[in-house]
Amino acid sequence: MASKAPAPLPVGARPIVWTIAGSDSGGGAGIQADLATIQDLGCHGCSIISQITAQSSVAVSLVESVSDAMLLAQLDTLLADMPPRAIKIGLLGPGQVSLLAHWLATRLADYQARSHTSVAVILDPVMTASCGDPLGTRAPADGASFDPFAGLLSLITPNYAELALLDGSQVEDFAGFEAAAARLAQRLQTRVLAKGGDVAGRWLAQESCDILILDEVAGSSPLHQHCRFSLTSPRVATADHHGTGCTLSAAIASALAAGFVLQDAVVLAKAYVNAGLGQGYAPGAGAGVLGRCGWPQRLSDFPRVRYLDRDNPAPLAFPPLQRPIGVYPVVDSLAMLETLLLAGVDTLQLRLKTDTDPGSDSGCGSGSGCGSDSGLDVGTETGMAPAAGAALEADIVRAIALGRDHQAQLFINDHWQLALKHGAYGVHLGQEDLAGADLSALARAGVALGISSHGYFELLLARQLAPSYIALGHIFPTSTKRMPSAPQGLDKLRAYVRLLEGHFPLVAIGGIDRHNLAAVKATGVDAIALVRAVTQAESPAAAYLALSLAWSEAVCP
Ligand SMILES: Cc1ncc(COP(=O)(O)OP(=O)(O)O)c(N)n1
Ligand SMILES: Cc1ncsc1CCOP(=O)(O)O
Ligand SMILES: [Mg+2]
Repeated sequence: MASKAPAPLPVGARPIVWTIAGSDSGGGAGIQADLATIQDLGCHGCSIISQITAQSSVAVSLVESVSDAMLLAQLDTLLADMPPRAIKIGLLGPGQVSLLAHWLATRLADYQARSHTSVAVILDPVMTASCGDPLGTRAPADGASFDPFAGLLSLITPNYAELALLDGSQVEDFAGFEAAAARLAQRLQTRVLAKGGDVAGRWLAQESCDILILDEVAGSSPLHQHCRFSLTSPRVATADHHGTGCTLSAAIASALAAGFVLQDAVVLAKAYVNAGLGQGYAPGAGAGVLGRCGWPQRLSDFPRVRYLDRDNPAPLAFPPLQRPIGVYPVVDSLAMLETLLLAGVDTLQLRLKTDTDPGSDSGCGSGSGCGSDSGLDVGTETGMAPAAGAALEADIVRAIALGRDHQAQLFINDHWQLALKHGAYGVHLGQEDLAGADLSALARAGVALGISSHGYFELLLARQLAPSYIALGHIFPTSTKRMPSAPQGLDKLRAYVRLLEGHFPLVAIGGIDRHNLAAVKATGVDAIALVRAVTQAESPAAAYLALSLAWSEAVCP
């Protein structure tokens, strides 16, 4: 384990997570592993027992189903008083699949419509125990077994063996693994996390590589929806892996219940499992069980993320910042830039949006996807300054010259070609901007790079590029920019800081002002980027100086 003290969980009141699964009398998998995971990740676990297994670390001697009446009674009793934010489904008997699918399609759907909530449902298609014994004739055992769940799931998490069984094919290599996962996604109309932990020896020995197939994921960047990723970690050499799949799916459900989007929940759950595998122990003669290490906060436990359906950037390194940032104004005019430089600002950003920019602010304030709570009309929000062509280039040339004259760390937002052409100190790019940018050229030219992120998954993508800083946002609601994601809030910011501190300078952005500045600093973040708090002040220079003073006086524990 890392030497850091346990991180406070980025979860407020304990969200309720249900596990519908089998009891493992040995305590390492099934309901028992799920409840331990849910509890460890700051949620409250409720259990609906589907099957009772007489199981140790070496054998499964008997499996019995609960009656249909008992299964339904557990579901209905809980729904009336302790409705879930997320549900994990594990071991089911064949007859229980259609019973549960019907319950999800009727009772749970009705609850969701009445309460205007959305309940994530994660299916771990358990078929055998990790000692190798089949779970009696009680576990579904062929490709069609889970078809009643089509259209009802948020995610299915088969391992290699389960995927091959569900697909009815011989999966021989990574391409075959990906193709089978895609077919399953199609067939069950869901997202798939195909786990490669059990492929060892077939195509990967040193690493464990999972495939994540996504369709729409509300609350995440359009760039990270409807696409495929691989998630790779070094293989943890241990025999203590009983309950790994249960733990992973319960951890995903817990992270979703805690308000993370699916991509974040998956990488977080993988980190939780990797940490647990490193701390396993063996209470019996057979495979041991995972340790429980709390909220993941060690970067090396998180997987490497790669796009499977688009190019991945080559490994790069960008120059470190020359000075710590502190308060980082983001401005939309040369006049404001000059004013602030004269006031002594030493790190700032020129953010000129054109109407055609991807991610332009146009439309923010009236669209449902906007993080705004201001209700501003199109064109009246702050941070917009249409600029184009020659005028844009002239502004950037002038800004770079001003920045250089004042020896400032000036970042040019978005317009990386012009920044590169005219020798800017730095460039700031969002995740969407990265896809079209020549990052190698920027790195070769020694241009500093800042990258935006909106959660764990994007943090991992950002850190793989070894940037000069990583921005974390948006922390609070903002009317400056249309955001596809929800505000992260201080608890999540604290968790991101715990993960990345010491690796990269971290900049918080979004809705930060003099009222919340001290609370932001208390998370341990290195710097704050501000638009309105500076640019809309009566005197931007005075506002900057006051904010800088407040920042330096605020306490960072
Ligand atoms: C410091 C800092 N953080 C985040 C952003 C946002 O960049 P991006 O996501 O590309 O959005 P736009 O600013 O381009 O609309 C930023 N500019 N600066
Ligand atoms: C550009 C950007 N990226 C994430 S939030 C944001 C806007 C922050 O503006 P403000 O400081 O006015 O909330
Ligand atoms: Mg951008």
